[in-house]
Amino acid sequence: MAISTLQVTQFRNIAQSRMQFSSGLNAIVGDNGSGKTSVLEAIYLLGFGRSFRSPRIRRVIQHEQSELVLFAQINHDRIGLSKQLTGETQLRINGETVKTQAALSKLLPVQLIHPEGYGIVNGSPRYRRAFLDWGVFHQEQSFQEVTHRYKRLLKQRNALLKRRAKFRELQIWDRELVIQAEQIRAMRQDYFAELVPEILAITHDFLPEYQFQFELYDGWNSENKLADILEENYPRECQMGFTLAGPHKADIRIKTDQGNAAECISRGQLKLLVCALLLAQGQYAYRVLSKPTIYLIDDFAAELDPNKRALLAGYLQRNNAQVFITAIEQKMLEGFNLTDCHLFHVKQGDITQQ
Ligand SMILES: Nc1ncnc2c1ncn2[C@@H]1O[C@H](COP(=O)(O)OP(=O)(O)OP(=O)(O)O)[C@@H](O)[C@H]1O
Repeated sequence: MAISTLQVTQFRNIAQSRMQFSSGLNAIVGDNGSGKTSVLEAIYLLGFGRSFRSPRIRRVIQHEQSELVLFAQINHDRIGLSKQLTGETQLRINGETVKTQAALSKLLPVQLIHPEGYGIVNGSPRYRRAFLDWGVFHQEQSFQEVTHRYKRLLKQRNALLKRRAKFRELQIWDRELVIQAEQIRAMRQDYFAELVPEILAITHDFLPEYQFQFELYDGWNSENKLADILEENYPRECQMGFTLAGPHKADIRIKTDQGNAAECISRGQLKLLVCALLLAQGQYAYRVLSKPTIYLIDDFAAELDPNKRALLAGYLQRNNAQVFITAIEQKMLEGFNLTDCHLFHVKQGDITQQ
């Protein structure tokens, strides 16, 4: 998977731009505030249906405009997305309207390396679930549907808890909820077991000073049946108005020989650990599914010494991955193999290819 062209209209400070990308490395260079990150954000929006910088689309649509439009050519598919100030979204694949973002996401396996994404290590469990589910989503055809069903049932259950419904009423939904929960657990466990050796191999190269451990918590104590836990938790859940156990509470626990990773590693090490996690997913997707990943890296050089930069650059340029990096100066690209690199200069939202 590689994006060959991207057309951006009324996106942040980019009024209109058409870029032709390399299937390998793409470097986006420019001063602060010129619009480099906006290029990454546009690709991310196509891949995830949302921005990584703002939950409010009106911040992303160019000032005084009412919509943004993006088109990308990915191998043989042309995908399009438009978002209006009114909140309306339109998605297209090869001219046909599609209803769900998942259809676009399948075509665009995007991974973002940006301080906003460091939550995978030091943020709430929600970030780690999103990380895990990215991989399961690309691996398991049915995962999207099962999680969708689970979320719907959970919403219904929480609504019942809020109005303090009798446990008998909940039980009708719980049977189905437990079936979906078990399926999610099995898919996550299978994927995680395959992924951990890949992560350990990369952390061994990036951060040899630590012994890492990665443990998956399913969202409930696996020694007990979820149905029993739901019954046991009922009085407390009724008071709180939401469900306390289930796949929506899953987490990955990241430990080093010195304790919880988030509490003992430095800022540069944090970046390397996040990179190791995302690279492992990309490596796995390529090895098992033959799906190359698209990496978006904001301010590649920040926080890394030259050796680590070269190491990271080497990993990024493996497995047929397409890489987009931003940098303030071209000299910050040191460490990358620049053969076939497409270089873009950004100045106040104007993008020119060198
Ligand atoms: N909705 C919008 N409409 C027009 N311009 C916007 C909008 N939102 C942000 N901007 C401007 O667009 C630019 C976007 O900058 P962006 O964050 O992409 O820059 P950057 O080159 O990555 O900067 P840095 O190197 O500082 O991270 C900023 O100058 C910002 O003021």
